[in-house]
Parts: sequence; structure tokens; C-alpha cells
Amino acid sequence: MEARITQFFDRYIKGSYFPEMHITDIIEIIIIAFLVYQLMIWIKNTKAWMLLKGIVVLGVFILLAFVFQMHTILWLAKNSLTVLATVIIVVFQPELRRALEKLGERKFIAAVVPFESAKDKGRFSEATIDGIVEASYIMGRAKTGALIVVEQAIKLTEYESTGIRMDCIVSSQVLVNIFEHNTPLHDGAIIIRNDRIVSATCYLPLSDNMGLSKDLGTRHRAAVGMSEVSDALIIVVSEETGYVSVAQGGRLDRNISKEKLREYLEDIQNKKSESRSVLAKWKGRLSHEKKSDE
Ligand SMILES: Nc1ncnc2c1ncn2[C@@H]1O[C@H](COP(=O)(O)OP(=O)(O)OP(=O)(O)O)[C@@H](O)[C@H]1O
Repeated sequence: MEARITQFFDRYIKGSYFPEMHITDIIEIIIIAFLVYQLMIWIKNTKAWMLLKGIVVLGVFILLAFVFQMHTILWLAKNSLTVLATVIIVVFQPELRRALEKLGERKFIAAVVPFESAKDKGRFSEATIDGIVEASYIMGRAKTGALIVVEQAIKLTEYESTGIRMDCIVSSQVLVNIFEHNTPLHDGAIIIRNDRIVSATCYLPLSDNMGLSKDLGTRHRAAVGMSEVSDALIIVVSEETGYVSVAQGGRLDRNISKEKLREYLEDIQNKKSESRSVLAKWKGRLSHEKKSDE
């Protein structure tokens, strides 16, 4: 038995090369694993998934061409590589932009650079949450369609400019009034920044996610589309069913309860107040240090 084990070690293990490992190598492996994992999630959630399948098919085709030594195909593949890379960048420009924006999102940056949230002077109050929740379910019961975008760290100025500019404190009465049928502001989406409605009748980008249910129309597609290109939380009230749904990060949570909607809103409210408190702590520490220097 012992001889067998020794023989196994001699044959398979002894000759193997084990490089020396340092702590930085382990950290490097963890970072690369994390990045690859994030990349795979990103590919799965965007149309890059279809592209990946296409690339695999193309790869197999090129491999066959290599095996059978088809020189013209190999020459074409080699020379179109740079063009292909440019095409990918152009086609996936929105997704790449979103991926980079995500890196700069406050929840990520705030952990490293606390003063990032210095721009965040607004307040997302309880009254705003109450107003949105109440209005959504009033409209749901009345089967009034609505599309409400709650802005977060990424500024939605370009979408704001597609609508009619407003400057109005959020309340359930105002929201219900805006989405009332046959009124000038009811079509399209409204954008809420902190406690104020800043624009109405906004046009949002439509999602081309093929996984979305076929019975969802453009209102829901616009909600998902907006959540794919920004970190905003989008509330949709269906005119057809009266259901209240939430789109966030490219996903649609359909027919949610009042409590769940409140949870979603409180979640983003807490994120805002968390980053403000980090800033407050940082400012406090700074002034304390200044005082002790004097
Ligand atoms: N790109 C867009 N941006 C903003 N609002 C949009 C957009 N596309 C559609 N809408 C809004 O959605 C309305 C049409 O909704 P539609 O019936 O097609 O969608 P739906 O998802 O089936 O919603 P519902 O369940 O309310 O019927 C339009 O009148 C408009 O107000």
C-alpha cells in the first residue's frame, strides 16, 4: 500500500511544478476571481450574453478551419479581429458606459472616498415615500397607468430634458393628478430627484431584454430599460391590471405589495443617508483634528 502511494506521488506529484505563493498572489487571485465573476454576471444580464454565444460559435468555426487548414478563412479571421473589437465597443457602448458608471456609483465610491457624497445635499424624506406609496396604490386601484423614476446617484439630466420641466414637492395628490387620463402631463414618465418632481412626460429608453414577458407593453419595457442604463428605481403602475411593479438593475419585480414598495424606497433612502452620515463623520473628524492642532 505504502509503496503504491509513494509510486503515485513519484509519478504525479513529485514532477509537478508548484510555484512559490505569496500573500499578494492570493490577493491577486481573489481580485481576478471577483472581476471574472462580475464580468460573467454583467454578460448574463445584458445582450452581451447573445454576443458571447455568437463568439463561441465563431470560435468553433475558426477552430475547425484551423484543424482542416483552411487558409483563406484563417486569414480573414485574423484580419477582421481589430474590426470586430471596434464593432463590439460601438454596439455595446451603452452597456460599457453603464458598467463604468456602476464603478463610480456612490455606494462603491463612498466606502473608499467618503467626500464623494458632498454633492448630495437633497433629502429623500418619509413624506416623499408616503406620497409615492399612497399614490401608486390609489392609481393601481383606479387602473391609471403611471411611470415614476426615482433618481439615485446617476444624474438623469439627459432624460429629464426629454420632458416638461417641473419643480414640485412630491405628494400623493400631485402624483395622482399628473397621471390622470387626458391631462397634458400624464403621458410618459416623471423623474423624482430627492423630494421634488423635476420633470414630467419624459421619454425613457426601451429595454431589448428578450426575457421579459410578452404580455408586458412599452411602459414596462421603458421602466426596465431605464433601470438598465442607470441606478434609478422605477415604479410602474399598469393601466391594464392595476399592478404596481418595480424595476431596478435591469430586473422587474411585478405586482408587489404596498409594504414591499415601501421597503424598496426605504432601501434607497437609507443608502442616501448612509453616505451622508459617512460625510458627516468625516467632516466631524476633520474639524476635531483641526481643533486639536490649534
Ligand atoms: N419609452 C417610453 N418612455 C416613457 N413612457 C413610455 C414609453 N413608452 C411607453 N410609455 C408610456 O406607456 C404608455 C403605453 O403603455 P403600454 O400599454 O404600451 O404599456 P404596458 O407595459 O402594457 O402598460 P399597461 O399595463 O399600463 O398597459 C404610453 O402611453 C406612455 O405613457
